[in-house]
Amino acid sequence: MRFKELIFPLRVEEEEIVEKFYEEGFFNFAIEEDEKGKRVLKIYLREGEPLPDFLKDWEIVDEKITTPKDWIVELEPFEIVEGVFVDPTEKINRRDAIVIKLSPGVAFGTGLHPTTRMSVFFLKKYLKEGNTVLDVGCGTGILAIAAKKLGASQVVAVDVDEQAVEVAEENVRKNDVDVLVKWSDLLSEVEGTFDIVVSNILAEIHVKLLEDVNRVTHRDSMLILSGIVDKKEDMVKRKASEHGWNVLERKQEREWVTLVMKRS
Ligand SMILES: C[S@@+](CC[C@H](N)C(=O)[O-])C[C@H]1O[C@@H](n2cnc3c(N)ncnc32)[C@H](O)[C@@H]1O
Repeated sequence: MRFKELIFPLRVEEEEIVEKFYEEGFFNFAIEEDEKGKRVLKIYLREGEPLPDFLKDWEIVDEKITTPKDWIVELEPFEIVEGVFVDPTEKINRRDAIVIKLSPGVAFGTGLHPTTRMSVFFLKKYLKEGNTVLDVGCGTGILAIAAKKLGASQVVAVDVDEQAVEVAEENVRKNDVDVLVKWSDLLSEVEGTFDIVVSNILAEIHVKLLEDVNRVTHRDSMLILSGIVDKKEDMVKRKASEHGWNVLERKQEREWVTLVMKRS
């Protein structure tokens, strides 16, 4: 999938940008340093997709057609964590491993990003046969499909992006697994309680998720929160602790942190 990449100088605080994108329901963006060490905002638009309103007056420093690097799906299957393979070719057939067939789609979640890999790592480590799992911000559905193949009894996957919901549904069909995929803004459409809630979004969004997560969990549930930039880890931990959650384990790759939490 090709996107139009637009680059803007970063004029406001990163938190403010994330908040604005969140309000507009726009998630295909990155904040990076350019070659001179200046912070820039990169956004990715699908064909025909309009520019988010608040960026209309911003100066564009560069524009090109691209495939964002974290979304490129390898043509070869790869082992995301030990014993779990992601197979975009749909050709591998192994009885000794878990294989997730994954179509290249427009949604985030190819398995190449460290935040996805760490989420699968913790699902593999903590998921027990028969657990119920909720995947919030499912993207391609990779975590939900992994959870089901790791032995979950019931899996619900939600995303606020309609196209992600479609891609996840297609991947669920390809893998022939029983996963319910639905549109939901965080937990707005979620009912019931789950043994594990896994979510790979952003620190700011986890803070919102934590406001409501006790409604869909029980005293022994586990939370796996990924996509947290290290400098925002404390913000997430503080909010989690206000709602009774303590960190059981953490893992970090580059600046990305994943937290596993249980209630005290
Ligand atoms: C970083 S991707 C994660 C995809 C996949 N779960 C993975 O781990 O690779 C984050 C996903 O969260 C979704 N998202 C962002 N805000 C959301 C919200 N408020 N409610 C539900 N999904 C949301 C985005 O649309 C995107 O698909």
